[in-house]
Amino acid sequence: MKLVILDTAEAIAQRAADEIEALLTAKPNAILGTATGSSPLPLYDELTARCAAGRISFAEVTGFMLDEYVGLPEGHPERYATFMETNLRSRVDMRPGALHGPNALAEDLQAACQEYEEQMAAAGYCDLQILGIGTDGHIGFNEPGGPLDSRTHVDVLTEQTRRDNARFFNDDIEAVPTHCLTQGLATIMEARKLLLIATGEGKAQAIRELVEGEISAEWPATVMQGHDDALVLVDPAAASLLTRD
Ligand SMILES: N[C@@H]1[C@@H](O)[C@H](O)[C@@H](COP(=O)(O)O)O[C@@H]1O
Repeated sequence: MKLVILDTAEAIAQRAADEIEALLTAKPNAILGTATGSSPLPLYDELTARCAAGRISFAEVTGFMLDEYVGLPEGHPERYATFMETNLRSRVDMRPGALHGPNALAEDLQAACQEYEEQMAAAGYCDLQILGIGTDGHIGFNEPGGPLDSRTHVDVLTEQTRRDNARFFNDDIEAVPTHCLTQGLATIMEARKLLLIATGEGKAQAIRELVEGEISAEWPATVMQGHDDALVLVDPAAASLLTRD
C-alpha cells in the first residue's frame, strides 16, 4: 500500500484524476468503481473538467457503485444512485445506464446483492476502485465487525456512520437509513487498483489504523494492506495521527 500526503484536497483530486486518466488512456473501456461521500467530489469535478477538455472519455466506461442506502425512494436526493448520476455520470460522456449499483429497491435484498456480485464478476470486477473512508474505518459501507472476506451484502449502519451522514439529511439522524447494501470487502479487493481519498482531521484515526494498524475487522479498511496495488491519498489533517516517517 502506498501513502501519499498532499497539501490540499485540490492536489489530491489532481493526483487521483491522473491515475484515472492513465487508466482510461490505456484502456478506454475500463471498469471503474465509484464512491459517494464528500471526499471524491473534487475528483469528480476534475474528471468532468478533463472530459470537457477532451483529455479523457467515459464513452466506453462501465461503472459499479460501492453501496446504496435501503429505504430511500427512487429519485431521493441522498440515494447514492442519484448522487452518482448528479455528480459524475450526467456531467461526463458516460452512457446512461452504464453506471450500475446494487438494487436497494428490490423486494428480496439478498437476491439483489447476489445479482450485483454476479454482475460484477461477469464484468471481471473493477480495474480501479475509488474509495473514501468512514470515521469508523468503513470502506463502501462495510461497518466494523463484519467478516473480512465478505461479498455484496446487506449491512447495518453504525450509530457513528448515521451521525456522520446526518449532515446530508438536515442534521436529522432519524432520517438517515439504518440499512444499506454494499460491495463486500472481498468484492472491493477484487479491483486491480484501489484508490482511497481522505481529507480532514475527522479521518485521522481511521487513516492511522489503515496505515499503521493490524489487519482487523474492527477497522475494515485495513484489508487494503493485503492488496498489491493500493494508493492512499490524504491531506496533512488526515495524516496528523501517523507516527511513523
Ligand atoms: N458509504 C459512504 C462511504 O463510501 C464513504 O467513504 C463515506 C465517507 O464520506 P465522506 O467522504 O463524506 O466523509 O461516506 C459513506 O458512508
